Amino acid sequence: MDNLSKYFEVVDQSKQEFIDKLREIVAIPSVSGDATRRQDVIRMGLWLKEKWEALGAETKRVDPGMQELQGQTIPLPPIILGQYGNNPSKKTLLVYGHYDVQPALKEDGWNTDPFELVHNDKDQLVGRGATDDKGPVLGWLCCAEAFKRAGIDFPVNLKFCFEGMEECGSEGLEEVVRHEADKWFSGTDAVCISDNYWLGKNRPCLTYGLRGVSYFYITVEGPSADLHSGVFGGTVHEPMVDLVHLMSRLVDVKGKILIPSIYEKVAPLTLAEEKAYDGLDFNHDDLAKDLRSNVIIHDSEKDTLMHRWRLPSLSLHGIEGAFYGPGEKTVIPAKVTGKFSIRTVPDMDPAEVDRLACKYVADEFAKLNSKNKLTVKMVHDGRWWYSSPEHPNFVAGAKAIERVFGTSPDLTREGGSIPITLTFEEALNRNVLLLPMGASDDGAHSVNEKLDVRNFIEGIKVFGVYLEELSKPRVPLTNSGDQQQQQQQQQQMVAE
Ligand SMILES: NCC(=O)N[C@@H](Cc1c[nH]cn1)C(=O)O
Ligand SMILES: [Zn+2]
Ligand SMILES: [Zn+2]
Repeated sequence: MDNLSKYFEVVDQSKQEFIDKLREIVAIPSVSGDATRRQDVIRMGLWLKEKWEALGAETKRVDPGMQELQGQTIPLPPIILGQYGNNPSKKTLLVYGHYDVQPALKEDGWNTDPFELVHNDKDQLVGRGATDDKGPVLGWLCCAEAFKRAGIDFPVNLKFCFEGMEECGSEGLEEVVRHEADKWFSGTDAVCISDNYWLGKNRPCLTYGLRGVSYFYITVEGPSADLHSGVFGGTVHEPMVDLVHLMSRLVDVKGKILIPSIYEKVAPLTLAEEKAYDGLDFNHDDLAKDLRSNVIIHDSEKDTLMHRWRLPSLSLHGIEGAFYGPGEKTVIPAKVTGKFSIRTVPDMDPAEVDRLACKYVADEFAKLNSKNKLTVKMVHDGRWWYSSPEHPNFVAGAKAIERVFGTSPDLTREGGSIPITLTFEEALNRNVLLLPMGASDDGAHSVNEKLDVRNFIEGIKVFGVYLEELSKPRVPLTNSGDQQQQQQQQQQMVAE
């Protein structure tokens, strides 16, 4: 039996134990956007640190500072850095993931407690963070554990960087990555991030692009306290009326952004790029099934993907301070904050997007002649990322998928954002591969988030084969050296 077959056998034998580990960490409600959960986020980071140390990794906890959140000053969660193996004759891979999760309440529409993992009769693991991003982060630990148990030498030196603020704009991380580039991260040959999803449910993919995200708050405030609408309705400028008007002026019902000049810098479509939309595991019927409703705007799959991958979008997220409880409270809220975000694409400039959006909201508000006060601000912006899927790092990922799933992967871009991706690429001057574990219907950020057992267990196998592939002495992974020679070597490797 070859090494990888032995590794697969151990992963299969450890299935229940790995699922139980996921259960243990889903039960830690590490919601980074909720100040009352900050101790849980920290606890989750320390869980990872302890488990990797138990396996023999060297780790370092970096505390990036304090944060103002919901009227409190609280510590930012620790960034957990690690080094598993330090053999100069091996290649070094850096993996990144996040251990924080989006908020989740049973009342949002979950069928079960979001922080209690349920292994259901469809062989799905349901719970907040199962796919985004606790399953994949745990996957790397399970991978190292399975190699150890199988008695196989770990193929590479593994460095890791796990953060607890990704769902809130990765506050504090960029500075740490740049600072550690020639310290903790020195010697890195390639980077891998597992924090996105397959395009469909059948064929795995490798991802070479992400949209950026700029997040905005619009606050409108008037009276010093909430008012009785019978006494004051019709006699005062209502903050909620102003805000709803402003929010309705941001995007039309077909998804077109109404901010002037916002599309100006979007990169033109090339013929080569257009070909990338053909032959993918993606169709509207399946998408409508995932949505459990046919609310798709566009007529063709290509159009839908272009609006997800290469065009900006603007979404309205919610209104803080608005009445949303059951019953018929007749209140005029005194202060409301509307939240929206813009997904950005090549070649948009986030600073320009921020300026255009804030100016437009202020101009629209001025037209209202309202006596309320407006504040509009960008609270975080993460940059888009676009790479080439021809690098040997991607070839190694493709070979791993072929071995485990018996099919070559789709090459995709992603509509979501992982703001730190571009920072890793720039600061380390290394190729970054996005190697997703979850499927298109996992419901990340939504209710009843899940990860299929198949994706979890086979995903751990993919990680192992990918490491084996990287370790082969065929092609240098680094960006340094003669570019032409490297391209020739890459082409030769693709042909192999
Ligand atoms: N799995 C990646 C992901 O969900 N990223 C978030 C990042 C983000 C930025 N601001 C708030 N969240 C995303 O929404 O794309
Ligand atoms: Zn994520
Ligand atoms: Zn997320």
